[in-house]
Amino acid sequence: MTSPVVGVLALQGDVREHLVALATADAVARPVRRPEELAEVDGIVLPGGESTTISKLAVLFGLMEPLRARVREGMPVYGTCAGMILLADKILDPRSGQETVGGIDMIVRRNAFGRQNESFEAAVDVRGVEGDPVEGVFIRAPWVESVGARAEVLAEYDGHIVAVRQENALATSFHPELTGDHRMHALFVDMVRAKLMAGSL
Ligand SMILES: NC(=O)CC[C@H](N)C(=O)O
Repeated sequence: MTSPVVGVLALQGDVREHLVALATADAVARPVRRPEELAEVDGIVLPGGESTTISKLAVLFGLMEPLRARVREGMPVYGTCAGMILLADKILDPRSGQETVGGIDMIVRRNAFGRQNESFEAAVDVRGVEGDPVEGVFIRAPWVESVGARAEVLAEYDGHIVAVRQENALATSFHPELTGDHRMHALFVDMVRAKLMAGSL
């Protein structure tokens, strides 16, 4: 099967690192800034960065509604850190003007790990990732306060939920794109491939 085309929402944040990680995980990786570019991808990554800024730019660039529509239709989507916040159906303490794409029935707390420690690394066991724990890079990271019945918790750290999947949507508090370990991206590219296969049956 040909490689799936996976976009990275390229409005703000660590876009380049995700493009590299996706290419390593055998996807054709492309930045997405316009609705026409969104229409051409089989799946999309919402990167880390600043979630309020990304949200406002997505509205400004006319991408918010098309993104919501495609996620609702089942397009695979993976959000890291700020991207996780964007996938939450509800943010505990949103800043004014901050909207989300939604897609995962979860409540997210922004900058949750930040108060104790702005940035740190920790080994995280992620369900569905074989072998050693994933090296989790947490940068002013959110955690998930609670999930609904349809969401599956894939990992916890220090008693807090840090990785979640709900059907086509995957989210992590941490940044696998900043490490050389691309198993989370491989897991996501597998989700995209599975979706394409299901669609072509
Ligand atoms: N590294 C990150 O993506 C940080 C997320 C940031 N704290 C936010 O609210 O968007």
